[in-house]
Amino acid sequence: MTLLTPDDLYNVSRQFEKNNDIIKRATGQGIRDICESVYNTRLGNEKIGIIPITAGNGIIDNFAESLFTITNYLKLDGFITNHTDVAGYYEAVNQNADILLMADDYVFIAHNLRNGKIATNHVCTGVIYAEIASRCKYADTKDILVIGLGKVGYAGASHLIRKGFNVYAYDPDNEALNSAVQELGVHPYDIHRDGKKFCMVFEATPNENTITKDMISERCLVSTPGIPCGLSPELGNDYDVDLVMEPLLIGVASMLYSVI
Ligand SMILES: NC(=O)C1=CN([C@@H]2O[C@H](COP(=O)(O)OP(=O)(O)OC[C@H]3O[C@@H](n4cnc5c(N)ncnc54)[C@H](O)[C@@H]3O)[C@@H](O)[C@H]2O)C=CC1
Ligand SMILES: NCCC[C@@H](N)C(=O)NCCCC[C@H](N)C(=O)O
Repeated sequence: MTLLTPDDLYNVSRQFEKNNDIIKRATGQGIRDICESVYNTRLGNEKIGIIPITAGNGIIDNFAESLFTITNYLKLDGFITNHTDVAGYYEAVNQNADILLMADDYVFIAHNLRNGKIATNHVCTGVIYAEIASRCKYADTKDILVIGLGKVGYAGASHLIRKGFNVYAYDPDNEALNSAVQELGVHPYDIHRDGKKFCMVFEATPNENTITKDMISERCLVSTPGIPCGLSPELGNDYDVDLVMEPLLIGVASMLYSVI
């Protein structure tokens, strides 16, 4: 389980704003509009209780504060509980929170106490980053490349299949790839055989340099939550790639819209 570090969250609001500008340039819409159209929901001024959790590796510096940042950006009524864990849960409910945000080392959830909806960060991150990749305004095809079919990548590939995209996917884990082929109907992508280049790429791996020059066309859109980034700065510059990559808040925005 790859955990966030405080360094990942350095200046996270600036990272979010910068990526939102890139998303607008590459797709024509900002993250709010895209979340609204994916989930067909609109945010009001819901009260968001952010509960620090000490389980496992414990509290990550700036994690709760970063979540507070996104609630402000989305004009929601966010607060971080003074207490952690169960005491924090009790405090949030007593403060009339509508939605709770909390994460241990394995699962990060948004739970709407009013309508019962619950969502995980893995699925919501996969859906929103795949959606962003699929909205590349320069694309004249429905072909899209998915790199990495783990918890995030599989969710994103599933979303793209539901939207009718031709999903080509690669993962060195044969079990993960075969599951996606059999369950979702993705096309297994073999870089050495296919020679196909893509203008839309969704990458969800914890490794660098997973995207090579043989995979992408000029002016492509690479949308990746992966940490570290799978696209090297050199390749990104050489191919004039629009890169959407941010450590937390795009996925959290997706979580919040998904439970309204
Ligand atoms: N930015 C954000 O908001 C979020 C970022 N993440 C990050 O997204 C990444 C993926 O997360 P998970 O899906 O939970 O991880 P996971 O471990 O469940 O899946 C990763 C998948 O990538 C595959 N992979 C590794 N190297 C590859 C390569 N060279 N080419 C193709 N596939 C390769 C693995 O075989 C595995 O199936 C992690 O770096 C995680 O930290 C996760 C959630 C939110
Ligand atoms: N990018 C979103 C996915 C984050 C996930 N890879 C992670 O680090 N999860 C651990 C979060 C632990 C939070 C901690 N319990 C706290 O409450 O501060």
